[in-house]
Amino acid sequence: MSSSNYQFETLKVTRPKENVVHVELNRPQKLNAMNQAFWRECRDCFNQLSHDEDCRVIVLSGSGRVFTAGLDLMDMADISVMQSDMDVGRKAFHIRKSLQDYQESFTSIEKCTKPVIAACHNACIGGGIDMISACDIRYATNCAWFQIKEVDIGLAADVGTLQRFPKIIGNDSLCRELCYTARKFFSDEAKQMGFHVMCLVCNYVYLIFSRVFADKDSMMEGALETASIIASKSPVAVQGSKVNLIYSRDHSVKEGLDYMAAWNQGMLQSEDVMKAAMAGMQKTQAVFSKL
Ligand SMILES: CCC/C=C/C=C/C(=O)SCCNC(=O)CCNC(=O)[C@H](O)C(C)(C)COP(=O)(O)OP(=O)(O)OC[C@H]1O[C@@H](n2cnc3c(N)ncnc32)[C@H](O)[C@@H]1OP(=O)(O)O
Repeated sequence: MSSSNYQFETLKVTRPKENVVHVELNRPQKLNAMNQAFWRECRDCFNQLSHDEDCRVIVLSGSGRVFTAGLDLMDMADISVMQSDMDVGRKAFHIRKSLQDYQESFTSIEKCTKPVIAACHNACIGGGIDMISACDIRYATNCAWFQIKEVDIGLAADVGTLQRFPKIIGNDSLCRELCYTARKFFSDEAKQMGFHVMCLVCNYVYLIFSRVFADKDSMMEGALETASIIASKSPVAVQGSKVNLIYSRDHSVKEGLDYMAAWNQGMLQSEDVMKAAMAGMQKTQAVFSKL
């Protein structure tokens, strides 16, 4: 399947390396704000990628000045429903359905069996945090800042931040502080606060981002390098790891182990196991067939 199958208004899809797909948020003039077309296209794009046998890993970045300014405040379709004189119960059901559709846009990233590497530069605001929380790996530039901004526009974040972000940062107090205050959090906060607190602040950053880079070019290079490494591994093993990591995040250790055993009773029979083991012994690179 070629990238010509991926024609979107708000996303640019390219294939920079073998089995690696680059999805770029592509409304640079509007700082990649998330409009109605974006919510629909994000879901469609990741659903397609999940079934694309020439895609083993995805890099997600933003074009232009920032990663994303979050929800497009000029394109909120539900406002008209909220302001209508429709019965309150009917309005509520309508809004519920629409929220579930918004949620599905980012859940499609989590459901996509291919690992997704988010590469954030400059600003990542509101919906941007919901989005990167659904990704597998997060990289940032050292001038990046992020903001769980929903309380500032009068709502509790409703498309994944409150569910996924706490499990990512594993620091309940910090998570609540960031959600309740909407305070900006900077990758380079350490520099502003003084060298002596560098380790403490860097530790915060590394709770969320596994790598921080000097600038966007080096971050994209790093993200594509990681993507290439992932793409060279057995897709049966990588995608099985993603499915089981997500299952285990949401279940007890016992349930996770049971699921893993049931999963691998099938997957251990894959030809990839023997191919990978032989290549390891012979110090060669295994080549895996499409999945
Ligand atoms: C209900 C569904 C679930 C999702 C919920 C999600 C919620 C959220 O995301 S809450 C957060 C919403 N976002 C914001 O509040 C950020 C608003 N933007 C800004 O504060 C500034 O733009 C920013 C600090 C990011 C950058 O400032 P700067 O001075 O550098 O640029 P601007 O001149 O402000 O912006 C350039 C053009 O982009 C347009 N734009 C920016 N952000 C948005 C946005 N969120 N929605 C729509 N449009 C946005 C801005 O209007 C400028 O356009 P133009 O005037 O045509 O040049």
